[in-house]
Amino acid sequence: MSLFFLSSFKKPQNFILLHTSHATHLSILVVMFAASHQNQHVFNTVRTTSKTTSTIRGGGRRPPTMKIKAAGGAAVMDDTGEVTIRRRPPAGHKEHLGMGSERFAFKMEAVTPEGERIDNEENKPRNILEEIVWYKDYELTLMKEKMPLSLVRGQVKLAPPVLDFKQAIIDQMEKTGQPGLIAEVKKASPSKGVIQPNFDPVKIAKAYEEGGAACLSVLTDEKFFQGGFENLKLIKEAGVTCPLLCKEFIVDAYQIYLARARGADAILLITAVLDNQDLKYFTKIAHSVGMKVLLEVHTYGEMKRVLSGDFEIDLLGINNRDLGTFKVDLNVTVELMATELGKEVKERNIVMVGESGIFTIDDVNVVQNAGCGAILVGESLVKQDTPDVGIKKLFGRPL
Ligand SMILES: O=C(O)c1ccccc1NCC(=O)[C@H](O)[C@H](O)COP(=O)(O)O
Repeated sequence: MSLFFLSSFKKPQNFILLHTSHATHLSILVVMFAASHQNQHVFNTVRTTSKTTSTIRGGGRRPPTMKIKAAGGAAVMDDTGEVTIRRRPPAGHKEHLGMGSERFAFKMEAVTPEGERIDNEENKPRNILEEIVWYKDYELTLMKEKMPLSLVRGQVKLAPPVLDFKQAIIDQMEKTGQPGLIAEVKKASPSKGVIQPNFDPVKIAKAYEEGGAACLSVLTDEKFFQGGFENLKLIKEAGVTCPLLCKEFIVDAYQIYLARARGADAILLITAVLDNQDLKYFTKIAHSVGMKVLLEVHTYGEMKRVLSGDFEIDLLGINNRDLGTFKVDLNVTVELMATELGKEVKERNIVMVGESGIFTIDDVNVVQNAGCGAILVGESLVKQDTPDVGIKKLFGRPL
């Protein structure tokens, strides 16, 4: 995992100083930007929007006691709701063939006609979410070359029937009186590294089903989470009957069709990355192939924005993890649900999902009391050798 940018991020004024003293370099950057911009049109066979931006989001760490204090902080209560994740590196992608193990890199450096390497601050991701999204852009161009969209859409027709992801959660909620469980098949993460070294996606999925999970979330990102779209297929083919969420960083309609083709019943859309126009468009595509959408927010502004969007919301997740800083705080859910937006989702009967950082029965109770009808749990279950037993411990009883 490359976390290089966390330590190397410098102030924007440094960037200006560096480049105003190198007039020729500026023109190199302009040419590189123009070239990458042109490429984007060639790469995208389906609509991919080019939105820019999500605030680097904050949030304090919850103390071990269950007393809920106002720890979410100003960043979580930020009400702009803007997308601040830039969709692509401004100066494009670059393949460093033969330069170490990393074949891929953003154009972190520019080279002058004299062969001098200069720092390219503009082309460094601001946070991990931006790095993931930038890599997706690159990865998608390769995927489309290997397997064009027309082929994937053909595979969608042969995919197993879609299961009702939302209904499975509602059914469990009604049966148990506790939040419906979405258990995550997750090998590794950018924040924790490898979580389960003996990772066997089918074995884990079966144990989750055995333990009573309503639905499963399957991480499909390869580079940062060591997952894969193939895991969806393997789990389906092994006869697991829990509906499956494709846990992917979706920036392109191609990924939605691929998710369905590999057997997913729902997809995740991240509000920090997508504006309302994208959310509407991607929701429509997911629904057109029968899948539900788990829409994810982290701040007040994002929640406000999606609630005012003119698209249907199947399930609304509040991620307690700040995807920019990795900080996890259950108060994010508690505080957002205590606002008038929390009242609105209750009035609109929207199924709320508390995501990340859920380790104990007390944690389950905190998000349930805040108003969540479901929880999404990864690390605390997947790291156990017997995840089915882990579910019983988490809920304080067998499901
Ligand atoms: O898990 C991460 O480190 C991470 C980093 C950057 C973007 C997304 C990330 N995780 C995705 C998730 O939100 C979680 O996998 C999911 O909510 C389960 O969280 P947990 O129970 O804390 O494993």
